[in-house]
Amino acid sequence: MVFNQTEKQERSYLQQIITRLKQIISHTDVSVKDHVDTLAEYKDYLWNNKDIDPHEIRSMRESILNHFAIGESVIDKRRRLAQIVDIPYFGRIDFQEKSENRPIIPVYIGIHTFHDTESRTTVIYDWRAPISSMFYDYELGEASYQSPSGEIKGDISLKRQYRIRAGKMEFMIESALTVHDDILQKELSANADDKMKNIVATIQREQNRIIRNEEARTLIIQGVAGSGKTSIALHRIAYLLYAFQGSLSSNDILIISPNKVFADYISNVLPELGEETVPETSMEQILSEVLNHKYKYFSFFEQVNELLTKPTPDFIERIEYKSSFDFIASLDRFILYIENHYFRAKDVKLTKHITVPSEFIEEQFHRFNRYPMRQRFEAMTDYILDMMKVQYAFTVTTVERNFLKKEIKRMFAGNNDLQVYKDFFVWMGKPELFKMRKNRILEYADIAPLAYLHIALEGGTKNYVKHLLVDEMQDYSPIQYKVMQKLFPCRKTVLGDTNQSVNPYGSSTADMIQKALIMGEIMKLCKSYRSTCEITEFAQQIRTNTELEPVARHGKKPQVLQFDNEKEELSAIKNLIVTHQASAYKSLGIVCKTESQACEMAEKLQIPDIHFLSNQSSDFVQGIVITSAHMAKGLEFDEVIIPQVDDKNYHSEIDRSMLYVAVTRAMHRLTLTYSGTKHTPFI
Ligand SMILES: Nc1ncnc2c1ncn2[C@@H]1O[C@H](COP(=O)(O)OP(=O)(O)OP(=O)(O)O)[C@@H](O)[C@H]1O
Repeated sequence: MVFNQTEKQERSYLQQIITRLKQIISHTDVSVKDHVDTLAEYKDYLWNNKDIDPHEIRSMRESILNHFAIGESVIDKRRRLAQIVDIPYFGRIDFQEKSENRPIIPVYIGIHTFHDTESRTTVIYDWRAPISSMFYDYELGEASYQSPSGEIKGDISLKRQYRIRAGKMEFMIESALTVHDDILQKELSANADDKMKNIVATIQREQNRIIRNEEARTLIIQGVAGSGKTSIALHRIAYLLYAFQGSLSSNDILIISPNKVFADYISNVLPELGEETVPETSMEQILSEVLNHKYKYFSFFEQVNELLTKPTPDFIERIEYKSSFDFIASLDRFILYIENHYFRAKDVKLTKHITVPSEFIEEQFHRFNRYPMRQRFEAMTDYILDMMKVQYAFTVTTVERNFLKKEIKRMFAGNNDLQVYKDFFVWMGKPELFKMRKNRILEYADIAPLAYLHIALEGGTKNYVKHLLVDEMQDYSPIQYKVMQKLFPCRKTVLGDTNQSVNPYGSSTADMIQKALIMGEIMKLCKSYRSTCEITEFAQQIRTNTELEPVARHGKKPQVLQFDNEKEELSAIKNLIVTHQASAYKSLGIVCKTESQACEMAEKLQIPDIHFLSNQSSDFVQGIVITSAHMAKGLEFDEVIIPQVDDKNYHSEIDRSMLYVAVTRAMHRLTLTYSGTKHTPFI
């Protein structure tokens, strides 16, 4: 007999589970209060009895810590239960193991495990549990999963999906499929009214393979626009935190994200999955820290902006060269050259009678070659003085020791990063490839190689990071990956889409990243979930990707509207905004090519509810947003308007990238406008 066979039975079972969950939550409330009261009593006791003996204090201290730890775990349990009370589960499989006399067990799957200690049953399985993997991987019939004791084979006899909201079952679907299309369609047709959401209920098989990949030390995910890369990467983090509990915690992970708005946009996913948020940083922050915040430099955003507005051939050449593997090879050769030529030893007269000979000092520089060059001086000084002690029974004073160390440091000609970096271009015979801007501002393309040199000279590995997640991988150059590899020699998940590069002269493909990191398994995501077929088809005109497969979801065809002049275009955009406001859509992105165009447009539109997102913004905002394509990258909107798509505004390859990014932000509706006679040749 099937457990909870009918929908009626399922509905009543759901209420039963919710009642039980609420009961346990109220028990935990009592338990938390008990712990808090006990801790307060201890505090009072300690406060009122100043003369208690040390033994008693020690034992009380242990009890306090114990109560505190138990209290924390009860709070944590309460938090998890409170999180699942609204949506206890979303799926179910009935599984029977192949071995003899095994019963069919109904496996209800939700965001967290719920083990009822009273009935000693696991009522709900965490979506990350090994057994739950079958929900995503198999249809009805034979199935298997990996348990800690090996592969478990069996048979799935029933598969159900539920849509439960606020404790009420909206509907349930019984299906043979992995994830039923109707449920996926419903999720995808929903409006984007908030930050990124979790997708546990509808993870697709190919996405599940990426989430649960535990083998790859470096996983490189190349996925088309809207294929769920960012979502999947965050679910992967939640999965790894579950699978490696005890050895991996949220604080061991670091996300490199393109900007603060994006970081804010994705910040809800991990908490929704019951995990704590993970530290986040940017490439610029990392490089700046390596260089001790010593230099002023143009940001990546400024580099892209210059390429969009006033690119010069030599600027492009500098960026292109610094993004090549040839450049990395030269830099490595130069580091070897520094090793062999930058340390020029001299005799050091330590006292009236004792001089340390230059040959001896030189020898020590090479003896300690396992250390980065600038870290050797301390070890060399100690070694030299130890040897003198052994040979001449001579002990030095601190002053003499410091003097020797200072002298050794002075013998090294590579103590100034920037000077060494400039020397490099002279050494290569290409001094023209280094250009400092007005007020000693460095170009963005110079920051990563400068940091690479700094690490070679001074070290700086950050071993506290155990997993690094890099989003928008295409926008980082090979030398930036080299720096990442040196700083974070840990496991990595790297994801992006070559077609969405805003850095065409310094971008990286999955193969280049694999080469720069010297390893990496590449996995592809080809199905696009974000946009309707019509929008995806339109985007394909701008950049064709033969591997792309749209999810069958239909909507209105994108519109390209022509106007006689700017004024008419502006008034049409205003009308489109009014139409949007009257529609059921929740978000609208007006995406311009550059930030200054977006800023100008926001001023001209003069509509009170529009939020202008600049590269300095830090919060994701809902509603109507006006921004540049660069800032819109990674975000999505129900509706997108792209103004000024005339042939002058969008004509170069970098313009094409910007247009592609802008178009692929739209989920349901897309309109492009221009004034003048010709629209861009890209559409
Ligand atoms: N299995 C899924 N079920 C439901 N929604 C999904 C699924 N996979 C992806 N999506 C949705 O598709 C949209 C795009 O996801 P996401 O932003 O992670 O894609 P991306 O590949 O990082 O996009 P891009 O590179 O274009 O910024 C999101 O709304 C996400 O919720």
